Amino acid sequence: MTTATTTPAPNETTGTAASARDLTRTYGRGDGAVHALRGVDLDIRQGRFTAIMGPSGSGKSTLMHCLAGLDAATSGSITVAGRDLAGMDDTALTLFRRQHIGFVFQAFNLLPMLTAGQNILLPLELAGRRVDRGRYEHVVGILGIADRLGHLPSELSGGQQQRVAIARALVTQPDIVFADEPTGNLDSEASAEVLGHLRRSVRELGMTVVMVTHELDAAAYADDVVVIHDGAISAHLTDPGQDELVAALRRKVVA
Ligand SMILES: Nc1ncnc2c1ncn2[C@@H]1O[C@H](COP(=O)(O)OP(=O)(O)OP(=O)(O)O)[C@@H](O)[C@H]1O
Repeated sequence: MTTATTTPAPNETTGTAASARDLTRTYGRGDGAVHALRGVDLDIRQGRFTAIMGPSGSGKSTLMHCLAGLDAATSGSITVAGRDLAGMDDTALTLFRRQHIGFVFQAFNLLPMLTAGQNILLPLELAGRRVDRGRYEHVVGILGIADRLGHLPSELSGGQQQRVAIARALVTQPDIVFADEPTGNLDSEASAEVLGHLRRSVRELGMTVVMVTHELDAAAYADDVVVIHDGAISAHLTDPGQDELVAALRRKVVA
């Protein structure tokens, strides 16, 4: 939104980090079938912070899960980091996610017996990848958690735990980070902090972040906002003002 993004991203490119073409996802069959996605065409731009918004049940999570290779499309195609997900079996998808995608969840999902620093490094260890100390220190600096790394999650506030979870998602240098209601468990002050740090990671690390959110305040941090109604995209806005966004959320798809 205009107030939140007056400076263009230095890393801004016209590349596409992820795209969907005529994407459908139907749950169940026959009379009971639920058409969660009905022919979605979408390009997620590289080096941008994109929010996905829409009413409850509109298909936000389904869209994100399909783009992230966590749920299979019923038809249509999905390309992430230049690779077609449809051609991959479960093993290939798991490896692809580990190498190319970062995840941030509403519930943080940190391991309670590991320190913040150990939680951040865990994905690299699991993948048998070398730790790039420069990257690690840069990421924890941007997330503002350099002095919290020796603490257990239980010794951190909710906002700090989510910042650790974001650092864990960023340290592997993924092509795209998916954040599912990342501020859903946080009060407004902690939410603002977390969103500010997410935006910094886009600006200063060149990350591509896609966030599902219900909150207008959260979408205000995004560069692009995708609005979904009844399983179809009704608007894809660049830097929308609050009024434009509210109008788009009220409006349904004009078929
Ligand atoms: N596993 C499933 N089986 C059957 N129906 C499902 C399943 N998952 C989602 N749905 C249905 O698909 C539609 C889209 O759901 P989805 O969770 O993507 O919406 P959403 O916009 O993320 O909702 P919310 O904001 O409430 O989380 C809904 O009608 C939902 O009930």
